[in-house]
Amino acid sequence: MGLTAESSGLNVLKEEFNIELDKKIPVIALAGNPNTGKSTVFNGLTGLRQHTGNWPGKTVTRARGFFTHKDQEFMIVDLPGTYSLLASSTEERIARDFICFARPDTTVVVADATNLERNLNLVLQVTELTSNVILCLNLMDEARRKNIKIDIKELKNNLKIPVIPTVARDGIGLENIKEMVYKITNGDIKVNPGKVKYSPEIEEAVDRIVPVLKKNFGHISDINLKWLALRLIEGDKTIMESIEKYVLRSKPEFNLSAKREV
Ligand SMILES: Nc1nc2c(ncn2[C@@H]2O[C@H](COP(=O)(O)OP(=O)(O)OP(=O)(O)O)[C@@H](O)[C@H]2O)c(=O)[nH]1
Ligand SMILES: [Mg+2]
Repeated sequence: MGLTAESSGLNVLKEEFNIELDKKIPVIALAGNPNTGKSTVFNGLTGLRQHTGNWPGKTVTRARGFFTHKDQEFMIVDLPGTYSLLASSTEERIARDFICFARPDTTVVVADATNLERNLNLVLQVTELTSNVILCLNLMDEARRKNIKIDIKELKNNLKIPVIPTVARDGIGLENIKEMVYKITNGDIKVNPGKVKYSPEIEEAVDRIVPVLKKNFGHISDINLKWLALRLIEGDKTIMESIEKYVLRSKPEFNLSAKREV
């Protein structure tokens, strides 16, 4: 029998991220640029005390905690802050691999409302990789103080994902995050984010690569093939290493060294 999405996701959680799942409960990832309040959101949701402070790069490991909403328990993972998912640093690779291979049920991207343009870069990269994404627009108090006005409705319409304004330090908006996570994981709300459109040359190359990837990977993993094709066009070698590590390694017929011995 092929490796199911669920079993490979759980293996990754257990082996690589040292996260034990006793029972099947939804997994929520917290991603975002450094210093946007991810750990503050994490602490507010779980009641834990992940280290927070006013400098970037505080969260270097993957802290995990739990929260319950309407009798449903969720596991939440606080990822290190990253500006992108292009895997050019350890933090970026951890965040990318977690979203790509552990396949959280929903990813909450925490963004700094006072620096929206820079933060949206990561939001678009996450929505390119996975559909169940919520944008948590944090530091709304700071935005207000700086007289920055954000048209939340317009932002929602453009990104086609739920956008929730928060002041995590004061716990404002966190109930709305819980409710949205609950609705998405239960299937009450379906998220279908807008997709980035590339130049015709790139889209054409993607169209040629995707069928080849489908033939080779389609039956063993539900990794997003358009996203994978884009990484290959970019010449990103780390994604193939990660595929070997998380997906192929657990499939004996893909064990290249075993094949050579035959
Ligand atoms: N004014 C204001 N400050 C906030 C808010 N949320 C968090 N902070 C503060 O912002 C700083 C950074 O918060 P963290 O939760 O540590 O940020 P982080 O995203 O986990 O940071 P890294 O782990 O380094 O990526 C802390 O001093 C928080 O108290 C908010 O909504 N408003
Ligand atoms: Mg943190």
